[in-house]
Order: sequence, then structure tokens, then C-alpha cells
Amino acid sequence: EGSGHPIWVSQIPVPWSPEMLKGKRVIVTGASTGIGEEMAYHLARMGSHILITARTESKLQKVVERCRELGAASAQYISGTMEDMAFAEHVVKEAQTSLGGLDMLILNHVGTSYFGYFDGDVGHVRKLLEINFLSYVAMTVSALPMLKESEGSIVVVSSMAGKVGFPFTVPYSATKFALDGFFSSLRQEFHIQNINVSITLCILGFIDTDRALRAAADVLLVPPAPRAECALEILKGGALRRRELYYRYGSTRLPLLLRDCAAELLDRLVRSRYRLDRIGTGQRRHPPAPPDRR
Ligand SMILES: NC(=O)C1=CN([C@@H]2O[C@H](COP(=O)(O)OP(=O)(O)OC[C@H]3O[C@@H](n4cnc5c(N)ncnc54)[C@H](OP(=O)(O)O)[C@@H]3O)[C@@H](O)[C@H]2O)C=CC1
Ligand SMILES: C[C@H](CCC(=O)O)[C@H]1CC[C@H]2[C@@H]3C(=O)C[C@@H]4C[C@H](O)CC[C@]4(C)[C@H]3CC[C@]12C
Repeated sequence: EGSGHPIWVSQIPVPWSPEMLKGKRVIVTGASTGIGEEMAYHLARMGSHILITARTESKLQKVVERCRELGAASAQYISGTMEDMAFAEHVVKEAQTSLGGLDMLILNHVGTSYFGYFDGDVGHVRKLLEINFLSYVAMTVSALPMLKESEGSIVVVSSMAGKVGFPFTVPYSATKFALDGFFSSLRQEFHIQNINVSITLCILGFIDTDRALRAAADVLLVPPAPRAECALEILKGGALRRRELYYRYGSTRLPLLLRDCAAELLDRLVRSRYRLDRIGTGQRRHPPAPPDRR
């Protein structure tokens, strides 16, 4: 499932082309920064209609302006929090109202968490499940009629930490594992019911977004991969209707091959990626934590 490989549709290989996303109506969540922001810029260069969302209006405004400069067919934003399921549904309805439908739903946002030993805060796990998981479910349910109509795609941005137990991201990992369970199961039902909506689960390693670097750069022994390239690979994976996308393939897919035959070896390999002496008991928030983390 590496990038640039052709896929086969009815025995005909389909290679990637940016034209695939030209004129398509796409929602990108969590697009005020990081990988989501980069996906918005790629989509703009490809000539898509883009609807982006996150909480910070001032950043969304700037991203939308840049998307227009880069050639987006149209670009707009809605600001709000994915803690609120009504907001999640509202974003999807906006696609119906202003774009007349939807071709691709890219679920990418993640709420603030911490990088450190699990602190036992059950309320935080619940809140993160709402933001990172339930809002993805709510948006999918709302978008499904439009996606069935367009025979479109759902792209779910997940992590190695949603496939394997990584330390120091316990609440976050729980939300990412939940995404795999929900969307892999839903994909099966789509097949059984002949629903032609693709679901691409994206398994990412360490990426050089501000958030990730701030949280973990000094603790991890692996170099981060570039976010713009990562964003493009996610879009390719979605456009090619891949089942799963691994970025970067060598450091994400290959370790997972050990999971079923040598789980303890994989666990040890994972732990060896961390400078454990730098963790301590203090907690590092991914972005600077807002005062209301609980
Ligand atoms: N970077 C990495 O190393 C890795 C990242 N990933 C995944 O990639 C995706 C993007 O990560 P990355 O780009 O690093 O993250 P960023 O922190 O850069 O972006 C997160 C986005 O989510 C938005 N967001 C945060 N909280 C909320 C909320 N309550 N409601 C709505 N939007 C919210 C943020 O904007 P705002 O604050 O304005 O709301 C921002 O736009 C995530 O799904 C992450 O799990 C996976 C593996 C590794
Ligand atoms: C180091 C891991 C990859 C191993 C490898 O490439 O060999 C990373 C896999 C998952 C990453 C974490 C993640 O998904 C959640 C966080 C995302 C945040 O934005 C901050 C950093 C993360 C803790 C991130 C850290 C690297 C990984 C564990």
C-alpha cells in the first residue's frame, strides 16, 4: 500500500493523479494547523471545493485565504468545537447547503491531551473519546446520505498508537483504537450492502507538526516525517479508495507485521524508541494546555 502504486478497479490499474480531486467537495476537520492545514493547501492546488473546520477562527481565516490564492475552486470555514456533537453535524449540513453535496470527508482533528504516564483521569478519557471518536461517528452518520449519492470517500486519520500499544499516550491511543474498530466494522457492512463509499484508515508514525514536536521530540529516538508529504499521501490514499494507508510505510507497516507473531518483541522495539529517562512524572501537553483540561 505504498504511495504511487497503482490500484486495481475492475482489473484496470488506476494510478494516482491530482485531477482525481479537482472539483471535488471536501471537508477537512482540524485544518487550522498541522497535517490538516497541509491537506487544505494540497486540495487547493488541485482545485477542490474545501470546507475546513477547527476551533480557532483567526487561523482558519488565514488558511482559507491561502487556499483561495493557491487555486481552490472554493474555500470556506466554520469554527467550533468537536466536543459538541451538534456542531459536528452542523459542519456536515453546511456542505449540503453551500456545496450541494460532499465527495470526501476527512476526519483529522484531535483534542488536547498529554504525553506522559496515565494519570487516572477518567473524565479526560471520556472527553477525548467525544472529540477524537464520537464526533467522527456523528459526522459520518450525517454525511452518509451525501456520500452514498456521490459514491464518495471517508478518510480517517489515525496513528501507529491506534494499532499497537505505545506508552505515554493512553487516553489518545484508546480513541484511535476505537476508530479502527468502528470504521473497519462499518467498512464490512458497506461491502455486504453494496454501499460504494470507501473508508481509508490512515496509520501515521511521528510527523513534524508543531504539536507533535513540542510534545515528544526530545523524548523520541525516531526522526519525524514531513507533514506536507504526509498530507499528500493521505489524500492519495483517500482518492485511490485504499483500505488503509501507512505513512511512512517502512516504519509503520513493517513493525505491525510483528504484532501477531512476536508481540513481545514488538513491545520491546516500541519501548526502545523512547528516552525513558526524559519522561519523568510531569505531563507534557501536546499543545499548551487550556486551563479547562479536566
Ligand atoms: N503529528 C504526529 O506525530 C501524528 C499525528 N497523527 C494524527 O494526525 C492528525 C493531525 O495531527 P496534527 O496535525 O499533528 O495535530 P495538530 O495539533 O496540528 O492539529 C489538530 C487540529 O485539531 C483541531 N482541534 C483541536 N481540538 C479541537 C476541538 N476540540 N474541536 C475541533 N477541532 C479541534 C486543532 O485546531 P484548534 O486548536 O484551532 O481547534 C487543529 O486544527 C490527528 O488525527 C493525529 O492523531 C497521528 C500520528 C502521529
Ligand atoms: C514514535 C512513534 C512512531 C514510531 C516509528 O516511527 O518508528 C509515533 C507513532 C505515534 C506517534 C504519537 C501519536 O500518534 C500521538 C501523538 C501525536 C501528537 O501530536 C504528539 C505526539 C504523539 C505522542 C506521537 C508521538 C510519536 C508516535 C508515538
